[in-house]
Amino acid sequence: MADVSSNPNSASDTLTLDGIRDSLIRQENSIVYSLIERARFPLNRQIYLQNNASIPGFSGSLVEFIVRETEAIQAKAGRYENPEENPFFPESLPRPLLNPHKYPKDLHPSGASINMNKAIWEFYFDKFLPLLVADGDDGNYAATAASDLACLQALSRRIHCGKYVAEVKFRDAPKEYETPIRSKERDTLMKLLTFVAVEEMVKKRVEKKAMVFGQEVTLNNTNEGGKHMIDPSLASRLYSEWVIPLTKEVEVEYLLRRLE
Ligand SMILES: O=C(O)C(=O)C[C@]1(C(=O)O)C=C[C@@H](O)C=C1
Repeated sequence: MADVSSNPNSASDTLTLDGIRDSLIRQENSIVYSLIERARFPLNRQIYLQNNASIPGFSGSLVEFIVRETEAIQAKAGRYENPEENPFFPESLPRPLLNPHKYPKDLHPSGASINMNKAIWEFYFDKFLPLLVADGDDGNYAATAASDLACLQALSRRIHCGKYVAEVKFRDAPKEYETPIRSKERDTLMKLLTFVAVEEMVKKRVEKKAMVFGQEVTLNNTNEGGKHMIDPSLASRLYSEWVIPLTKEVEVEYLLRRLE
């Protein structure tokens, strides 16, 4: 299982709860950095409007165009052969052109195909983005859309790690999980997999990371003005309202399929 250990962001480095939690902690860095990059630009509303870009042969927004086209290129290079990666537009992706890397098969096949990206897309654009960036238009449309894609991919990877968390929780206590899985008791499963103290630590750490990574660094001050590139409390809110609940939803969905 450890043959992807050269990738420090990989959830499947070691299939233990501590190992996966370490991966989730490292992924917080990618998420916070991607938010800081997105916050360099104003909202640039134009890129989210349907057919505003008038791209010949394409119907949709500019952001959708960038995401679809980038995913198609990355699919050719094998990105979605990795079970930790989930495309936003899985329909009609091209096949990989390179020899596939042999990723470890740690996930149960029914659970491996869970894709929560529609919900991620909706909360990110409809709820979260207007809180992250100021309204306005600076014309940097392609760069803005590319930075949205970086945020989406980092969030998606983290949230879908819920599959690995669920797999180790099941392997650690199969007897405890079996009855609620067979009787499809979502609430019981949700209770079993929830660790409130861990969630609190995650939220606090993400807030601190946003504070530290988003400081203005100069040679002769210590950020006394307390100015940050993103609002640290918003990073914590992102986790508490969307990232953690969706990760848990992935875990429940995965467990429900675990005995198929
Ligand atoms: O660490 C776990 O046990 C997880 O399931 C991950 C996570 C999270 O999303 O951060 C989700 C549910 C738990 O209550 C705690 C944390």
